[in-house]
Amino acid sequence: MHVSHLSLHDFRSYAVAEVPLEPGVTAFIGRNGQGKTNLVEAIDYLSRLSSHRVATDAPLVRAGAEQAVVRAAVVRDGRTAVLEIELNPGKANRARVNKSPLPRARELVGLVRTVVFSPEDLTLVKGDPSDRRRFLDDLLVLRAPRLAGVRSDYDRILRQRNSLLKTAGAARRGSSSQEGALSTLGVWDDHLARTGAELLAERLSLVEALRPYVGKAYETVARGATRDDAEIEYRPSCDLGGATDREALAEVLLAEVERRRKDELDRGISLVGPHRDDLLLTIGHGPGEGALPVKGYASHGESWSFALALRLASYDLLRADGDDPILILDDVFAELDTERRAQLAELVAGAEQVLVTAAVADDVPPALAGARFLVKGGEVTREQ
Ligand SMILES: Nc1ncnc2c1ncn2[C@@H]1O[C@H](COP(=O)(O)OP(=O)(O)OP(=O)(O)O)[C@@H](O)[C@H]1O
Repeated sequence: MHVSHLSLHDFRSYAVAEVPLEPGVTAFIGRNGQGKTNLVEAIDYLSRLSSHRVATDAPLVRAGAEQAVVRAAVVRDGRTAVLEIELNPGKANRARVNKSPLPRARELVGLVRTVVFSPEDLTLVKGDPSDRRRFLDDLLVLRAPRLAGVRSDYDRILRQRNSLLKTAGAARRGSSSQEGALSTLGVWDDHLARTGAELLAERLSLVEALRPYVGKAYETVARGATRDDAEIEYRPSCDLGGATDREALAEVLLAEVERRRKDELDRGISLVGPHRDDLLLTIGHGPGEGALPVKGYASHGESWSFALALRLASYDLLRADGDDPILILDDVFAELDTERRAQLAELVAGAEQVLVTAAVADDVPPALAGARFLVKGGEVTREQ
């Protein structure tokens, strides 16, 4: 798939931008802060309805404006669809496909698919478990858009259950009756276990599917590494006893919730479920050396290689599903030495559409020659 036209209204620094695009490689070149990332961020937003840079929508709307609109013509198998999202911070966002409103904005997710490489990717390796959970869940939803619903249901259940735990815990401490709160809690235990098990089962099978691609990608981007050097492993918040299907996982979660009832009431938060899980990343250092967690042990270069490998693996997996996602390389080349730049460029050059941002034209490897736009003071001008 590829985007053939991008329109922005009051998105980030742009009052208006109209950018015609082509398949193949397109580079956006310009000095810092000129608006290069804002362009590719807009396309990524359409794909996931979230940004790789901020957690809320407000910063995406141009300062002083009330709403932003991102519109893109997306070509897939020779057919064009115009996708549009209207961002209304504090209110519901609205989505349209070929001008027809969608009942819910999240139905837009997955109609355009992107894989973004950016300097923020280092948080996949060095950041909190929540960064790695988001990585897995974003990929899940891109592969199966219906899971956006499961994900948001789970978040809602968690919020409700946490507030109930707080009420019941406070009642217990104040020795007032907590019977009502506890019986309602039983209902939410069940919701948490069932929806949590669905998310968990999907994540477990995603990690299995991704694992071989991660090893292969790490071998390509880390000098001297083999495909056995990089491993990923799902780390659940409790012992799953080998369960992998939804029914069995729901039973495990429910039993664990009951076992930890007192703890949860004391702390007023849900301590069991996929929101407490992590993705363990390890690298080996040759035969007999054993594997070490990347976080806390790996060098800066190894950490970068692992982060790149996770993105490349996602791209390969989406491609294996039969669809070529749009690749976005946001400011990554400045972080890599010449050899790795060339390696990465070679790996991605064959994608249907590659969008690159760089402050300096020379940072873009020759293998990624293609269309070029200059971005300066909010003006986007085609150069070649
Ligand atoms: N909501 C907003 N309203 C107005 N301007 C904004 C908004 N959000 C970001 N900006 C401006 O957009 C500019 C940043 O644009 P962008 O991140 O695309 O830069 P860039 O060209 O990619 O730079 P770099 O090379 O440093 O990454 C900054 O000047 C910032 O102040």
